[in-house]
Amino acid sequence: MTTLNSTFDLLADLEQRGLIAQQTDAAALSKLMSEQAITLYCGFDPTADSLHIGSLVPILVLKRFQQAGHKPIALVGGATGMIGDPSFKAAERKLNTLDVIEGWVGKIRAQVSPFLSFEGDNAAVMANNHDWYAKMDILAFLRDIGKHFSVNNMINKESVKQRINRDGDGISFTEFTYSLLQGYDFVVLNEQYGCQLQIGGSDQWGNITAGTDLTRRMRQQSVHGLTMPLVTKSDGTKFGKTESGTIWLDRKKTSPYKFYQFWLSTADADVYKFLRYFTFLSVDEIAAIEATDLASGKKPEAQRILAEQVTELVHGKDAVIAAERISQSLFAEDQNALTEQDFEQLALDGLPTFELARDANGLIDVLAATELATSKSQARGFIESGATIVNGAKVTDLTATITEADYKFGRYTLLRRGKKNHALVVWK
Ligand SMILES: Nc1ncnc2c1ncn2[C@@H]1O[C@H](COP(=O)(O)OP(=O)(O)OP(=O)(O)O)[C@@H](O)[C@H]1O
Ligand SMILES: N[C@@H](Cc1ccc(O)cc1)C(=O)O
Repeated sequence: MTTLNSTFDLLADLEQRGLIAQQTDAAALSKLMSEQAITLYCGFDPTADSLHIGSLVPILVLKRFQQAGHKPIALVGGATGMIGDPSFKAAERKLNTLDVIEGWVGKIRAQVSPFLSFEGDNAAVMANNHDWYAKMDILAFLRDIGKHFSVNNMINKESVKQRINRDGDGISFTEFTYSLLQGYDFVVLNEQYGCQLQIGGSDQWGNITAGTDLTRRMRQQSVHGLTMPLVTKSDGTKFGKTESGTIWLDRKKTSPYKFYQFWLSTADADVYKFLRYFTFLSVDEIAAIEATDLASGKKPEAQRILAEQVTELVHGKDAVIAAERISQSLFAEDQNALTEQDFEQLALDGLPTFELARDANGLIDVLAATELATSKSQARGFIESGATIVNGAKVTDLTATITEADYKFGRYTLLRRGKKNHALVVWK
């Protein structure tokens, strides 16, 4: 049995952070957790090569449970990823090949692991439901698991209703069986690790309750479900991977600089909520930040604190330092502080980037090619009026050229027009 942090009421903290959407039996879970350390799990399907900031919510909740003394299991859905969760999805998913899914399982596993500790009494466990489904035969599945599910109840679940009631393609049998698979995962984890709680975003409620019901039927065990609200931006759109403008956890898909900038540009209406969801600052510390911001009457500090905290959690302290260095250097006269890796981040997604041939180096041509000017005559106007900055230095000479000496690390030149229009040239 693991040691419980008895001075800290985790469920009360989650409630104060606004992190609880639904629970199967709040009083029973609270009683259980006050008596003993529990084992809980959350699943992540390999439906892309990276998780995103929406999935960070349950990852951090797993971490919150572990910090409070409980044992987390992170399950990567090697099997469920082959089927595709239909919950609240408007259309059938495309099936990915087994090779692709296998590759993504490894990536998701590597992405979740650093958030958890694999040492000590309440060491985290990584599980993969392919381990039990690969060897299950279809008749066992239908007889031992399927028999416990009523199709009548399944078609009434909110998460698949829109697909059932719609004309057209509806939902395939494949996706319809998804909740049986997730349901049985809970049974297996209960059997193998004594797992008593499953968490997930609120879109997972139907699948989670399939698991609590099935565990009661198959193992006569009373287990629990808890969901977190789905995080949306103030414009109402969900943070997700199928939505546009996904912020990925993989630094090769969203650079730490872009990641930092994303949090920095959080709307004032969202920022304190995001501090509660995405950081380990206490609820009291966050309330104090809000009070100070309100009293100052100036630009709030909350966005910078959020950007620093979440970037450090996901990418480490060095990434925060690099993001701050890049932000400052973009507006500084001296850009010598920028490292080659900083330029690589900017080229990935930090700035509009243009690959130009090394001979296209008249400044007028370059400005037009980088879309900082819509025409050569406009480019001339910008140069003459002193609005053109090359690597931090103002250039007013109409005949200026960009030469090897202006190539940082042999291939980058930073251009700015006016106060904040940037472009990065990568010389081919
Ligand atoms: N915006 C969000 N807010 C809170 N939780 C989320 C959000 N997006 C995903 N989750 C949760 O993260 C866990 C893993 O989700 P997953 O990685 O499958 O993301 P997803 O965006 O829902 O994927 P897909 O688009 O393939 O369904 C689930 O419990 C899910 O509910
Ligand atoms: N259905 C979850 C992933 C998951 C898979 C298997 C589980 O046992 C639990 C959760 C999702 O799409 O996000």
